Amino acid sequence: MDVFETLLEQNPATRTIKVVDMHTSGEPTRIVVKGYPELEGSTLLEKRRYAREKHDDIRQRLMREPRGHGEMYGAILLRDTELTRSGEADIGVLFCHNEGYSTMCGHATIALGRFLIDTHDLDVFPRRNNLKHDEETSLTELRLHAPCGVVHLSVYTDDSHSDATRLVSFLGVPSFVTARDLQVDIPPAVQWKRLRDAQRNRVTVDIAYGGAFYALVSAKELGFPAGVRARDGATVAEFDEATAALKSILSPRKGLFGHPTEPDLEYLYSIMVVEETLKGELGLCFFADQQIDRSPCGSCVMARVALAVERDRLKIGEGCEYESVVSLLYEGNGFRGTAIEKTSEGLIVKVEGRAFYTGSASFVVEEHDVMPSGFTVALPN
Ligand SMILES: O=C(O)[C@H]1NCC[C@@H]1O
Repeated sequence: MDVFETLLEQNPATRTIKVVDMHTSGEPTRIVVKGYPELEGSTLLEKRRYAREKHDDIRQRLMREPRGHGEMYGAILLRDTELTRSGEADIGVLFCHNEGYSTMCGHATIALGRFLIDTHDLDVFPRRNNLKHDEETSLTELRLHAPCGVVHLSVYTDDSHSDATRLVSFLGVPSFVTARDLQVDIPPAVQWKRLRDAQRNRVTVDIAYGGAFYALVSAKELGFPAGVRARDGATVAEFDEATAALKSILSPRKGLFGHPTEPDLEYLYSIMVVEETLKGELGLCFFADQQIDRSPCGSCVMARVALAVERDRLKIGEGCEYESVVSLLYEGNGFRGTAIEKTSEGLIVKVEGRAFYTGSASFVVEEHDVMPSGFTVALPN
């Protein structure tokens, strides 16, 4: 028995939460595997509300220092949802981040694709053995019930384990555009330096949904003509200031974030600063409370492909390479987004990427710990 196990035995008040950590293009996913309490509610969205109201201390503990960090991302597995019960999904998930619980996450979905194939612990994934596997293609199909709906994954599987050398792909929920070339006036009180320097007070944005709502804006529009890659002396903090200001102006405009069926999905999740590259598109994604996505952001890839199809830049069957400022540094580490099919509810987009394991951990809070929910520190730049 190691020191940690002895400690747990001596201190029964300590609740252990077990996690498996992965990264997708550099963006972390902390998969909560054991120890999370059962959530009340008959639907996944009711459970999401219950998690927010009753167990947010656990999210904070796992996402924030000293057990996590300001850019941590989480996935809480739900074995029982209305769609696992009806047979439409194999397992459910809640996604979480520095501020709360998101409605969709592409990078975590890609990580879960591998993890859920690899786990053979039926307490973790009771329907693991019911998954459809095609011997000819070596693909295993997995239906993940996310807050935005069911996401269909395909994972290369070798001797019942995921194949780390192959891309994981998923088909997302229908994606659509709610505003194109929207002119947004920026009031003087929230104008940022680069916008003032450019003597502008208006920016043009597009709003699109890919399981969550994104505002897509070019760096140039924000007053950064060199873009997110070259930046030409502009700091990430300046992009942070500009995107936070833009989000504060757009968020109250509820009409831009209308979802056909689900009010819980109707909010602006992120501002994605985009730039075209020779091979495709680059993006710097600020989401939740100004967290920066290290990955190209899978749900935003869905939104961007929907926009590209509407603009006639992509046709059905065509795809594009999407990079983040991190993934760009590593060959073959970005995402590919492909327009698959138009439906009456929106465009079905396929997203492909790669995820890797980074470790596992057991987290506890001792009875006398003075900071059980962890903390965040805003350090000066
Ligand atoms: O890949 C994605 O969709 C996510 N990554 C972090 C922010 C988004 O939810």
